[in-house]
Amino acid sequence: MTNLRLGVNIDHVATVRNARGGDVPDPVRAALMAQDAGADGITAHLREDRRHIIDSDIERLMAALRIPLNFEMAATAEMQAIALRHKPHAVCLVPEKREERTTEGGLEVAGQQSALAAYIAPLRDAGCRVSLFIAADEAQIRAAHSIGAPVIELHSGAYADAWAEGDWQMRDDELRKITDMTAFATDLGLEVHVGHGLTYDCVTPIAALPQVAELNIGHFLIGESIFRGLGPAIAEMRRLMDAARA
Ligand SMILES: CC(=O)[C@@H](O)[C@H](O)COP(=O)(O)O
Ligand SMILES: NCC(=O)COP(=O)(O)O
Repeated sequence: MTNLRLGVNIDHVATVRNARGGDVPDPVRAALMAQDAGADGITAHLREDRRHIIDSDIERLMAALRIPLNFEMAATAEMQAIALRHKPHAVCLVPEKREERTTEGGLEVAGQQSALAAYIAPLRDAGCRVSLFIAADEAQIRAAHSIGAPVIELHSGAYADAWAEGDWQMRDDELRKITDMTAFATDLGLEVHVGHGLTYDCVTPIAALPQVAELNIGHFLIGESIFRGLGPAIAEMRRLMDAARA
């Protein structure tokens, strides 16, 4: 086992539940199974439109988990109040567009440093580890550092899409950006996480980056669990991550 942490995102268990209303499948049950299967943390994104995770899921996750919860949210007053009520281990600020299918880009930290510094101050005071979900871009990383965020999560969506589409030039370009910006951010003293769209096919080069502390992976693992079961799907991801670091 390496020191690279695996955060399992259980949002899309809630997507399936919400397709029919009611209580099943239960994302909290999935989170507990992920915990038993060796996840180092659970990630849940309470979107403003509550399309998957809902408020009571966060409440139940906080009560049930013994591993850390990484609470993803938009930088709004409503979400700040929810985070301050629950005080999860980590709060990751994510940009949201109501009409998007998934998180399309990174948070624009450059240009709104003072507003974001004021926004994260009470979260930090409450003991939450604040993380910013950003593009692998030097200006955004400098801005994240300047406002005192201890952690960034680099958006790997374009890298993962390039793999899926077989666009090797784009894959290599995106991997180069993540590699360079991971080193740059680490030199500034930031802890670096990577996430979005990661799969068995594309995880290895990211997991091999020695400074990356955590990967957050959801959609693929929840889909794969239909075929293998959630525990074995997570175990295979863990195996690939460990092999990349061996
Ligand atoms: C920030 C991030 O990458 C995840 O929270 C992801 O956004 C969850 O899935 P959806 O984008 O489908 O809500
Ligand atoms: N922050 C990224 C995340 O939690 C998982 O994203 P995905 O694997 O569901 O695309």
